[in-house]
Amino acid sequence: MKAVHFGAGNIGRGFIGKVLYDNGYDITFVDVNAEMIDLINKEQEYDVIIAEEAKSRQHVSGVKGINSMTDTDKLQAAIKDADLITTAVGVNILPIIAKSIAGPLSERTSDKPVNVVACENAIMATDQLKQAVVAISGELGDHVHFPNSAVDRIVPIQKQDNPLDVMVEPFFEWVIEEDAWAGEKLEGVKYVSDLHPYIERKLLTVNTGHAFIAYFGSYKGYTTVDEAMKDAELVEQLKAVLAETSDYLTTVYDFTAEEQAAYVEKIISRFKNPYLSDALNRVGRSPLRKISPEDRVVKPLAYLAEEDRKHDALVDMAAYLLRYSDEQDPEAVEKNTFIEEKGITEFLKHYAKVEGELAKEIAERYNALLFDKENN
Ligand SMILES: NC(=O)c1ccc[n+]([C@@H]2O[C@H](COP(=O)([O-])OP(=O)(O)OC[C@H]3O[C@@H](n4cnc5c(N)ncnc54)[C@H](O)[C@@H]3O)[C@@H](O)[C@H]2O)c1
Ligand SMILES: O=P(O)(O)OC[C@@H](O)[C@@H](O)[C@H](O)[C@H](O)CO
Repeated sequence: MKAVHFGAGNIGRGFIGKVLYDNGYDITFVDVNAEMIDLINKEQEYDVIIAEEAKSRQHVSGVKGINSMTDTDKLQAAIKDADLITTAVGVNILPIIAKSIAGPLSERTSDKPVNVVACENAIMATDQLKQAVVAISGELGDHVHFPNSAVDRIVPIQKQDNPLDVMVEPFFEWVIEEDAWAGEKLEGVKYVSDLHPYIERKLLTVNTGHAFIAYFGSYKGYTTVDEAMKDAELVEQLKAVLAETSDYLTTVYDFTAEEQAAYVEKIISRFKNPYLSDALNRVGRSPLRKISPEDRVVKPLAYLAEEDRKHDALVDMAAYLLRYSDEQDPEAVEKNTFIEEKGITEFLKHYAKVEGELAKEIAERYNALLFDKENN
């Protein structure tokens, strides 16, 4: 079985590549990073290091690489021949991936089914990829399958001696839509009939929690998650944020309050992993994506505000996000330039699709933070 995986980055090598290797797939990583692809083709193997006391190593071998900027013929041939195509590139890059795969996918014949799975932090990311592909190729036959998925494993920015090796947390969860999947299922993956509760629970607990740590932690002057998690006030407020997303999740889906409380507790313990040093500027990256209406802040916040339920911790979180700066992150720079030129109300309307009373609440908190900072 042949897999083509777009994005030879942290989650690509540290999670998706490992699961596919364990399932006996021949793996070809596709990336725009020439250095990474050259190294993959040279070494053809790497280690996944588990972030726990023993730092055990799991070997992945027989991997190949394709540079999507220069090896376009090779890439087309690989897409025509693959049994499985996965991505972990960032949800905003999916329209670019669609351009590479639409042509060869439309040339595939009905006797050769293929699964195409986006492994990104967004609700129903594969649907977004499918839409972009179909817009180019027209409808594809029933042999091209597009299951949505949810992926969970914390993989920080790497500082290994061998740049192919990747340190990951011990925990992992990959959930895939069962009905859309064709053929033999992957071991180590959970298949479910309805993905919505799983992807929303993951995004609105793990990723909302992470983003809160990034934005409030940066505001307090921390630089890594483990450092920020030693601050009792931050952990207290993190729990308040997750109590609000838990209210959303247990109202909209069938999770019981006890189940969700156990899930939150597990995630807080993952954030405290002392063997994993995760930078706040990774966890807080792309604040424009993170403040968008269907993402980890505004989706639960808009619902709770609309239903007149407690939402002040998420309002605080939005204000910390708006105060966040990172000169190396183009989205953080764009955010701050827009706010400076047009103000908070216009920013929230344009990027978060938030207006009216809720926008007023967020702006008030933002202005109070600004006042605190300027007077201390
Ligand atoms: N790191 C994590 O903890 C984690 C966990 C779950 C999900 N995710 C999600 O996985 C995705 C990737 O995250 P990551 O942390 O691995 O990021 P990363 O930056 O480590 O990896 C992304 C890779 O995609 C490559 N890329 C960019 N544009 C490309 C293109 N047009 N074609 C091919 N490759 C391209 C980059 O060069 C990079 O190697 C994101 O959607 C993220 O939200 C990350
Ligand atoms: O990848 P992002 O930018 O959507 O979010 C940053 C982190 O929260 C994220 O990468 C987590 O580490 C991951 O989602 C854990 O499964």
